Amino acid sequence: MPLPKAELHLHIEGTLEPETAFALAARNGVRLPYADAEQLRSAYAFEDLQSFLNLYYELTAVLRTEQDFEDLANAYLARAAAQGVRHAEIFFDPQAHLSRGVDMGTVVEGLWRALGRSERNHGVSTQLIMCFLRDEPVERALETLDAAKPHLDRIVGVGLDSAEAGNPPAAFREVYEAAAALGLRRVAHAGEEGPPQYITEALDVLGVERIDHGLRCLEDPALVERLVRERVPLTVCPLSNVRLRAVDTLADHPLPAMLEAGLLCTVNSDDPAYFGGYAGDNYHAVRDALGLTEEQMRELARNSFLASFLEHDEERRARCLAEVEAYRFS
Ligand SMILES: Nc1ncnc2[nH]cnc12
Ligand SMILES: [Zn+2]
Repeated sequence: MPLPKAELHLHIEGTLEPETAFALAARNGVRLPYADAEQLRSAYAFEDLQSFLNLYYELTAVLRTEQDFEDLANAYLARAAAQGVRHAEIFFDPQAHLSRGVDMGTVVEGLWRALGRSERNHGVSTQLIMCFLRDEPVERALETLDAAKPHLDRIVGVGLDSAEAGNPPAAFREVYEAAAALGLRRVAHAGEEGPPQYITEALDVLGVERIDHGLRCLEDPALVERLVRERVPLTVCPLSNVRLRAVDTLADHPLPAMLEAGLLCTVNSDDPAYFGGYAGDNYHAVRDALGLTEEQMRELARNSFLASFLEHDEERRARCLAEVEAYRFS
């Protein structure tokens, strides 16, 4: 039985496996510039975040109908459940779809057809977080928030993703203020490729409650001290960091140092179809490569539920935390 965990950093578009991409392309009459799934998979050798994002956005072309989004989410939830995920907070990138003529309702309601039944069908509770693309102007983000207004009963929060370097969080102050006024939770990618200053800006200007990635905080000891003191969760994605070359190898990953510093780290898969593994695979990989102790593994799982937005269901959080404490490693 796998260690129970919450997944807090997962882009649903990043769960599109090559075989599914081809199946959806055939269903929707979309031509992909790859001969087959195998050739597509061989394109998954990335130099950096941008080289990954180019392929990630290209493949969204196969997602067109509510059924496509439902099928994508169901496939993820089945895999996540099999790897011990009890709760998933799922990112989606509406701007990647709106710009192709796929409307907000198709995306959100399609995803909801899977998410709304997930606890019953997969034993996984879910929440949806809408991300703004930071390499597009804030006006697009404001339009996106507007388009989401009829669907806010499905959406728990907002995030900020896409190409980080040169796109600081402060540019999105207005849309984060508007999101907060609507009662939405706030997170942002920061310190993946961008400098520690972006983490500080995300906290101080956008008012985020969690930092996605946050790896580069280690370059600024005063920032580390603040993150520890304020118990700011970091959603770390180890296999992603290797594939996007934030670290050379998994054995070089700073996760042990981050835990030792007292940071509230969690382990997540980011874009598992592209980076070689789902949540449980990431847990196994860090345990093997970094020699984490059972107590450190338990701490990561505990942190995932503590850092989750389960405030509406404290009973579930308590049950999951109890399962973590009772877990026997084999
Ligand atoms: N790791 C990541 N960083 C930034 N934007 C993303 N979009 C999907 N995955 C991402
Ligand atoms: Zn991400």
